[in-house]
Amino acid sequence: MTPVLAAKGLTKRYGRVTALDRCDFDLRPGEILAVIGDNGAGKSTLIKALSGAVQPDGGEIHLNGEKVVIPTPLAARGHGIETVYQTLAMSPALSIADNMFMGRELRKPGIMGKVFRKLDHARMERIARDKLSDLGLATIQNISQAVETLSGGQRQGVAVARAAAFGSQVIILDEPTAALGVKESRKVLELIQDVRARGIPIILISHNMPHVFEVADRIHIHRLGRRLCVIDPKDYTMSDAVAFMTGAKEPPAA
Ligand SMILES: Nc1ncnc2c1ncn2[C@@H]1O[C@H](COP(=O)(O)OP(=O)(O)OP(=O)(O)O)[C@@H](O)[C@H]1O
Repeated sequence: MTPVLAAKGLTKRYGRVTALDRCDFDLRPGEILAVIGDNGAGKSTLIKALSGAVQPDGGEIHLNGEKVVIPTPLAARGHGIETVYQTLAMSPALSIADNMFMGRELRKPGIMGKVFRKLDHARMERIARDKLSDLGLATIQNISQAVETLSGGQRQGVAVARAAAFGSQVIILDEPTAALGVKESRKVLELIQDVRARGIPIILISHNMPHVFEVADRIHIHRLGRRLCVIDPKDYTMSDAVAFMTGAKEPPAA
């Protein structure tokens, strides 16, 4: 099975610190792959390299079996790789619809000779509403309300829906439940599984072991800048995973 997204020997140094050390990685079609590891293990650097936010010093990235270079986050988006960082990258004062279309705004047809075409708010609102209800987020009724009026979980929902809405091939989620309460986390976990059910594979960075074990199909354990092993959550306990992560227990063969 050709991985949707893979890395071979990915290396990234920050001065004397080797944040990624010949790291291998693979994401299979339709799966939720969790990436776990101790603080400073290099998880963020891995997703930044996969999403064009940092340039690796060595190694290769492959998308559907083809070698790709991802020089910028915009290039990553062009390849269908969408990343939802903890900060969510939303403009709180703008509406849900405007946030969903940020960077891919729709404009009205130009009148002859007019260079600047007006934004087509009505069309963006209609499509945004459809996309949200498609993902079971119809409870967010008022698409023109400002994002700052939403709860943390709803904001996360809009950010995930935005990532899933426009033909993405891979979604990377950085700690999507870290700032949420129990109920809101549950909704976001359901949403993540809905996105998987649509065939979009997900990379989930999380420190929350119960959440990881609940939704992940496989778990990539990261240690000292590289992939230590990949485990099936059905075969191991959370304590096993933590013990592998911290070096307290010998990991299974890679
Ligand atoms: N911009 C940077 N400049 C210098 N060093 C960096 C930079 N970003 C990360 N590092 C270092 O690279 C290493 C890996 O960091 P990274 O943030 O990727 O780890 P992480 O596993 O995501 O950690 P955490 O779980 O704490 O977020 C750490 O030693 C960190 O201090």
